[in-house]
Amino acid sequence: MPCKQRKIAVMGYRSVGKSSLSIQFVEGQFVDSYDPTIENTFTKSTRINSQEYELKLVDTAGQDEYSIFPSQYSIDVHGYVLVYSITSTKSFEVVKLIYEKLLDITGKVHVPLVLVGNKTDLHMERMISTEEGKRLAEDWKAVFLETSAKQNDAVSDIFHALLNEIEKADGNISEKSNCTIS
Ligand SMILES: Nc1nc2c(ncn2[C@@H]2O[C@H](COP(=O)(O)OP(=O)(O)OP(=O)(O)O)[C@@H](O)[C@H]2O)c(=O)[nH]1
Repeated sequence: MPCKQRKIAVMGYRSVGKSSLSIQFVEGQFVDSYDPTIENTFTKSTRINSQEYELKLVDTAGQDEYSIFPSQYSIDVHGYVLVYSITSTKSFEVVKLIYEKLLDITGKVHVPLVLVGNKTDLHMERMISTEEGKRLAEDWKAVFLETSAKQNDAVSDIFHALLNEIEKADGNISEKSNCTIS
């Protein structure tokens, strides 16, 4: 099967771990220092079942409640990773606003996306429960995952689940099929 090229944007409030998740997935390492991103693009090949993908990951600058959704992320992006930190109520509020702006700008009612609650290793500082995250994702009919970029927990699942959502949106997988993620 020919390789499919897919572009994914990773979005969320500042410092939630967008770069850390991208770097962990692409390079398999965690960097503890904090360096705010303007924009970074990573490329990674990955295979799901027998399909080869070339992923272009766009690690975007942190958004806040006042940000205007950057219009360049509304075109030729196949799917979105919307990230909040489980330690930050603010980041959970901001992710909801980003979602609304995303639907607004794309004019779609459903876009392939994965909602990610990152930093699960900081359980003592948890502000957003797993239930709250799950409920929000259900409202959006999106996939929900909690991750730790630091401990490399469920990081690759994000991108594999999103590729699956993109296939579904393209009509290549029926809603009920249980596509195994490897
Ligand atoms: N404990 C813990 N710290 C994390 C995790 N992910 C990221 N961090 C830390 O959180 C800080 C911000 O991480 P970044 O990956 O730069 O966050 P970002 O969302 O890309 O930030 P902006 O570029 O400002 O939007 C850094 O100090 C990271 O080391 C995680 O899973 N656990």
